Amino acid sequence: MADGGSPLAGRNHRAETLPDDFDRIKRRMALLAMSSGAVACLIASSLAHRVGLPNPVDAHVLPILGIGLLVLALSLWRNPPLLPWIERIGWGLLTAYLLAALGYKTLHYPYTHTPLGARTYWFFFTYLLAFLVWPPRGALVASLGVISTIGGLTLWLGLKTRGANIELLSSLIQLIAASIAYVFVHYSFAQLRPQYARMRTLAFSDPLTGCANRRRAEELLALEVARAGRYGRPLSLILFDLDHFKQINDLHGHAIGDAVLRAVTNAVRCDLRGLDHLARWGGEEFLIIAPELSQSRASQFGERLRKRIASLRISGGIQPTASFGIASFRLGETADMMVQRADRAMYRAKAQGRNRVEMERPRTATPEATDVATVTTEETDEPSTALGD
Ligand SMILES: Nc1nc2c(ncn2[C@@H]2O[C@H](COP(=O)(O)OP(=O)(O)OP(=O)(O)O)[C@@H](O)[C@H]2O)c(=O)[nH]1
Repeated sequence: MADGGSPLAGRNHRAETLPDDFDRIKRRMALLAMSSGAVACLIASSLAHRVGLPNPVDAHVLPILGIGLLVLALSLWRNPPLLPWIERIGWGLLTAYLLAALGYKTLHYPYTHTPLGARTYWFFFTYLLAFLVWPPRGALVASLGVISTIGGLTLWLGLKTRGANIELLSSLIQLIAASIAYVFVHYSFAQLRPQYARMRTLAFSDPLTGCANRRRAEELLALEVARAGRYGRPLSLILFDLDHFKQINDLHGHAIGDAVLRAVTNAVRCDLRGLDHLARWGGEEFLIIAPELSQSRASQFGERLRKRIASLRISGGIQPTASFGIASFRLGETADMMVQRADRAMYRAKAQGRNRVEMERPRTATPEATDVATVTTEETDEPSTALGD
């Protein structure tokens, strides 16, 4: 059921379910990261105890960090909706530990040049995490908060030693410069990403109906045909064209014609499966790419859609109908060949009175038979008299 927002989706509620999927993945990742982080912290702190503690921060803060991450992982496991708070608290704990370790080194050994150490690499991890945890602006503020704290330490060191410990000062300044560069590049990408997604949606969707446009449909079709051919899976195309649509425009105006197109696509979406792709193939012509749908099921499906459209009542007494052509994949054929067969079936439906479903004749048909065969369609929904026939 293709959604209005995403031209790529089959479900009309997929736009709402996508964030849920994303949150589920995020939750799993957070659980994995926090529990493994907790184990790593506890192992590191016990190793530090064994080898003689080089840094009291590791002795006291690292176990707290480990236990904190463990508690957060358990809380997240028990209460998944707490994810946004838990990941922010986790970020805060990790950042506090890194700043404490850096602060200890700077404040306690202002005149000694000890390398900043491998722990500083983890600052870049916290900047990255910030962009996963907060929206871009929040992540920028959080990251700049960390950088400012390092800047404060550097300033304090410079003033206290009057610039005597140039090696340590220069290491800290390098860390600040690299952090700023990293955070701003990330921020720029985070800002660009939604624009890119929007451009992609615009490039691949039909602005009137929100369905995939023809360009996208051709891409999807090529992929699905390749997949069906490679794995020998069923694939059906359902092509439908609104009947006497010109008359709707002529009688009721173009704006109402647009409303009919929207109403029809919304109605059709309700019946689609998550796998299906609905695309606007031409003016009032639509294509459904239905993977894993056999010929017989496609004919039932087409019939259901036909009835669905015929049951619509749109303002001004408009009762649209559509003619359907169905083609199912045959091994070795191309996407174009399939579309042509669906197209011929659809024109046959038009020729045979409209508001009906036609599909290709099975392959076993005699050569003199036409390539499409009528599927019995009960004319349960009368074509609109307003439109004539
Ligand atoms: N309102 C509106 N009309 C459109 C749009 N795109 C195409 N059309 C109109 O759709 C009509 C299609 O007319 P025809 O090709 O003659 O087909 P028809 O009247 O539906 O007749 P049959 O297909 O033979 O049943 C034309 O008048 C187009 O202007 C659109 O986006 N909005």
